[in-house]
Amino acid sequence: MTHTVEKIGGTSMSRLDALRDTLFIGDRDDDTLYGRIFVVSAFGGITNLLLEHKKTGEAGVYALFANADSDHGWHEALDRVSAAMIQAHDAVLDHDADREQAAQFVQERIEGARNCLIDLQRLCSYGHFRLAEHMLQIRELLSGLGEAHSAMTTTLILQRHGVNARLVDLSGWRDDGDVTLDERINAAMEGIDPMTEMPIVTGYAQCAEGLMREYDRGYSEVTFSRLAALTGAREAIIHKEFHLSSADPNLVGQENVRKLGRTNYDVADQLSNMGMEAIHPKAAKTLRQAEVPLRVTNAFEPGDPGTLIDDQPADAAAVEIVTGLDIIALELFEQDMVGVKGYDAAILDVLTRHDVRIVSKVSNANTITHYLDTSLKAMRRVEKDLAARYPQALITSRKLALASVIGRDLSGLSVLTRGLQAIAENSMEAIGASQGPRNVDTQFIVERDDLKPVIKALHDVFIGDGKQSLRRAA
Ligand SMILES: Nc1ncnc2c1ncn2[C@@H]1O[C@H](COP(=O)(O)OP(=O)(O)O)[C@@H](O)[C@H]1O
Ligand SMILES: N[C@@H](CC(=O)OP(=O)(O)O)C(=O)O
Repeated sequence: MTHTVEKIGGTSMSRLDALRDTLFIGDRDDDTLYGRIFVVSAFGGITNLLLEHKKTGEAGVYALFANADSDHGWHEALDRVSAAMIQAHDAVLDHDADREQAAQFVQERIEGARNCLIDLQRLCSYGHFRLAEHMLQIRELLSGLGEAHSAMTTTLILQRHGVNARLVDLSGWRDDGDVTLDERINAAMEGIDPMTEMPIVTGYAQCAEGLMREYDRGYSEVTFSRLAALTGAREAIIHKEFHLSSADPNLVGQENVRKLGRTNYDVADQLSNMGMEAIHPKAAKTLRQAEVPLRVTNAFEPGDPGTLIDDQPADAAAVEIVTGLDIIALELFEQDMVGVKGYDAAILDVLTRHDVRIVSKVSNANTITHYLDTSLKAMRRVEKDLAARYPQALITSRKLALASVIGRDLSGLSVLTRGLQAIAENSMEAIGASQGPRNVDTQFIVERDDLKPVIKALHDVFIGDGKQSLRRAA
């Protein structure tokens, strides 16, 4: 029986004191306490402050530094990170000595990072050095602060409560290593026996390939999956604030959602496309290839087996999840398009250049519409480029939302028909709707204000309390 590798997301990390009594220690004895390697994310909100807000795009230290000419907005942003870190660890640590040690750690890392950024700015005031060439390293340096802090705090709290916890800092702080992700992980884990000590590993890992460059936000799951694959874990477990459920419990109510017992990587991919990130798609791939089973559980209910994710098809057709996100519909209409090739490729090229994520798309004789996960600001740049390329075209973008009904197998369930009906019965309108022949998701385009009520209405009709609605319509 070997060990498991277990990841804790930011939302749950902010309740570390509760986790201590459930997930970490609870009523475990020495036999069940160990054999688990934990990979931790930064406390909720910290990475947003360090880089930029994941959902709203609001600038954090990184974004402010990137735009800084002479203005020093990033200094205050760094102060805000420091205050938020201290607040986060004060809320979960229960011994003054630990609080003091954690505060010292924050002070040292934040001021270290600040000095590094100041030096870099000074250096780049000389013509030979370009700040732009170092932005990626800066992004990496900053994001690593969040996980180093949360891992350090976790180690303190566990040691204080008698656990033989050991901090494994992969953030590369003040080290000169030019190592790959695998080398970094292997070197750090050498000599550690997870059966007699509890490794607390930072979700951020500094490496030559650049974790942020390759995977961007949600990177802690990449570290987690590599660690599980490299150490030959028996199982990889992601702990969440809630059970992976039929809809966001915060939206439709905890009492109304149903827990997913099992699903597959296909569904997980659809979820991450919808911004839900049940698991980072690259992490899923690593685990799938290494044949490490993946489980998603509720961090606060350690006795519950949660959701098993594998490669298997469903036993029977069923709706599993209803979710949604805000999107921008970018429409390019040109009468000359009929019968002419190349429009699609040109639009894709512009979207790729501006790093805009496509959620879905639809087209007809003379119109191509992309549903995009992006900001209006990025949209303006895209529109400008497209207008230059197609001066005759009518290009419009519109803020909308996309609700999606997802399951391993939706065949025979008439999701499209029943979904449209449910939306209409609740006095709302679907501006668009689509479903592919593969039958794993059905999408409904709606007004942004309608997204939440639409998700509720869809959840009601497909999950609701009528258990038979889950089954194939007879
Ligand atoms: N289908 C779903 N099942 C469970 N949680 C969901 C679902 N959809 C959205 N969420 C939301 O995801 C939030 C964050 O979940 P979690 O994975 O624990 O956070 P993190 O991204 O910090 O790891 C929860 O607070 C919950 O509101
Ligand atoms: N905190 C980092 C890394 C991460 O993966 O976090 P979470 O597990 O909370 O999504 C981020 O937001 O990108």
